[in-house]
Amino acid sequence: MSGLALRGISKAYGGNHILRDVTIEAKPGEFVALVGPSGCGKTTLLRIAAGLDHPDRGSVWLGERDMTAMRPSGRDIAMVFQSYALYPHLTAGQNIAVPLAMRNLTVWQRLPWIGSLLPGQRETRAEIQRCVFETARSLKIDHLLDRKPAQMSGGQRQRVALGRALVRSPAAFLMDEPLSNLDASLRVHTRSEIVELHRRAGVTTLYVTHDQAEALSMADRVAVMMGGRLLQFDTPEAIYGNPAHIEVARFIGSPQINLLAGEVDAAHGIRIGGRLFVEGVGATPGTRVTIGFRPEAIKLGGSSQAGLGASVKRIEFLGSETLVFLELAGGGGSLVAKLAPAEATVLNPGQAVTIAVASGEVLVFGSDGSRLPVAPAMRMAANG
Ligand SMILES: Nc1ncnc2c1ncn2[C@@H]1O[C@H](COP(=O)(O)OP(=O)(O)OP(=O)(O)O)[C@@H](O)[C@H]1O
Repeated sequence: MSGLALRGISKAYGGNHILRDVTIEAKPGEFVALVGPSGCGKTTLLRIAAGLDHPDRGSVWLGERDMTAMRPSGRDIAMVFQSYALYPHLTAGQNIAVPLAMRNLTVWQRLPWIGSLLPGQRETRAEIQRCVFETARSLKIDHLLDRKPAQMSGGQRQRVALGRALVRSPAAFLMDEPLSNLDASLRVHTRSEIVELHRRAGVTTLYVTHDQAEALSMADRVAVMMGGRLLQFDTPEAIYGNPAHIEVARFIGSPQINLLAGEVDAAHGIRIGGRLFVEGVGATPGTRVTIGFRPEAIKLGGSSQAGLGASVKRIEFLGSETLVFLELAGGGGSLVAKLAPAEATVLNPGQAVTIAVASGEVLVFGSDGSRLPVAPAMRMAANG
């Protein structure tokens, strides 16, 4: 098993810098998700890993092999595209067989009629059929092998595309938004199938998505990209709970993290609505900062309790959770809290409440978006 490393990759098209010094190293057998908004350079990076594009600077490694100058066909990497890229005139079985036929049959052996007369062709074809059937069975599409792409659903086509990648037993998989053409319920179902497939095959995988939930739920590690830069590369838990940059905090999590503007005071604290919200901030007094806390970190109390004053604007019941949209007193900004439905039953639009944030859940970002240190022991809830 080999790891896949992209080291110091930069790429520009006509003076536009698409990738800026991006380094991502997937360990052998690891599932790495590349996530970021549309246009941040994810596909370009994947195409560079596949050899379909070339970096201006940087290198691509599979294990100990430098593949930067190698053609795509020599890289032992399989790519699954968003569009599936199936041959429309071939059946599912023939589509899956293509990479094996290219690898194991000569040009002459692949010719119709004449090929079947050449020595060894029948045996190789039979072996290819066996591999195709085994792969199709593992993906539960063995009953579809005689159908053409137009006769299959999106989910079925997507599995055929996966089958065509799997059958090669490549050293690494590259997947570019393979689920984006599927409807919501099939996406959720298929993402667990891909994870299961990855667990069984154990092949190093780079998986591109713009869907943060997909990245968090599927990957061992997540690389968050924006504007051609890698902002953070870490476990899903760290990306969510310990974002290194305000853009990571904003992009990851639904609903979005709550963000409030503030300023570090002379005692290294930050006040919101006149109340001390966090202290021990590692920044010079007067620094303008942004405070962040996740919707589930908010605890709501009655209007007589200590905390930031707010009023309930709207309540959205979502089944397993309830979102409560709040307006801070004095026009201090809008927030959203995520509560258990039972906690929210006592709330009504227009009601006055107080907001407290669990100690240790407050993140502070500097004006350049980077995280500022906060002395852990000094952190305070909003009712301080
Ligand atoms: N061959 C090209 N020539 C010029 N610009 C390109 C080329 N390929 C990509 N770009 C530009 O590079 C930027 C990054 O594109 P890329 O497809 O890598 O983004 P992405 O993050 O995968 O986006 P999406 O999620 O929408 O697919 C875009 O602004 C795109 O227009």
